[in-house]
Amino acid sequence: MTTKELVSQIQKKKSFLCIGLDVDIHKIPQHLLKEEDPIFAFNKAIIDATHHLCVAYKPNTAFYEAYGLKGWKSLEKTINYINENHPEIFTIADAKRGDIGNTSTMYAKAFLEDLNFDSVTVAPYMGKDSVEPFLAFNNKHTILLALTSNTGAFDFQTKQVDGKELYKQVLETSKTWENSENLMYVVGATKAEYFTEIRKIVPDSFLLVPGVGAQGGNLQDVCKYGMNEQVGLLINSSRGIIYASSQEDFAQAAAEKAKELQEQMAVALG
Ligand SMILES: O=C(O)c1cc(=O)[nH]c(=O)n1[C@@H]1O[C@H](COP(=O)(O)O)[C@@H](O)[C@H]1O
Repeated sequence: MTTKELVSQIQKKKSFLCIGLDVDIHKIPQHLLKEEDPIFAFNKAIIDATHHLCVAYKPNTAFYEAYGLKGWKSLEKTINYINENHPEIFTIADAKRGDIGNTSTMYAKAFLEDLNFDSVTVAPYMGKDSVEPFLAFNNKHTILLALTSNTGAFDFQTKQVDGKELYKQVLETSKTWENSENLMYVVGATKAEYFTEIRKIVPDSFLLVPGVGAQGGNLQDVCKYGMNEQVGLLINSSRGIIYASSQEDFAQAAAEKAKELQEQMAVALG
């Protein structure tokens, strides 16, 4: 999906909500455990109930890899279900990859070609040659970790390197890489006070913003300091939406939570 198509979906749905499909088998409603593929059954119900309220889904691959081959199969069924039934939805493989060039090429192929996600999250730590293989894919997006939502972000990302915070170096340097127009960046909702500085460096880029809901980030602050002329934000919530209820009404309850966020986004869009 192109960025232009994503922006048009945001305008149409009055939403820049990304729903995180971080499915923990211990947290899903008990009645689903009798299904052949409980994780897919859960995702399908959530997608059916929420697709009109969001513009993106983000399965975090850890929650699928943890169940081995079966988990990988659930991930594949989930992305295929979205691509076949809702091709207008932007998909993010939250895999946080990045390695030496030839290995990154294989990671990129796995997520952007084989599974056919629109984007994949990538760690910048190994530098240019570890990220460029992802950027080489046309009409696909590489979402680079810039300033993450966790407290560990202060261990390295905000430290001064050559007189500038490391996350700023990541933003500035990555802009010089080949096919950098395919970059988006992760900035945690818990770091709202950094958005103004970040927008000075990447005024036009899309930011994937996790950390509202369960991690306590504030949606209004993110919108106030992070939004640009093309909206430029995808705000993710995972647990806050998908585990709204552990009963038979779980999909309906998830839709209600998603609607609450979507309505706040509609206000922010004006
Ligand atoms: O790349 C991410 O999506 C990500 C980056 C970050 O800085 N913080 C962060 O929480 N995430 C992911 O976003 C999701 C947040 O989930 P909830 O806290 O349940 O909404 C998880 O899948 C995290 O792995």
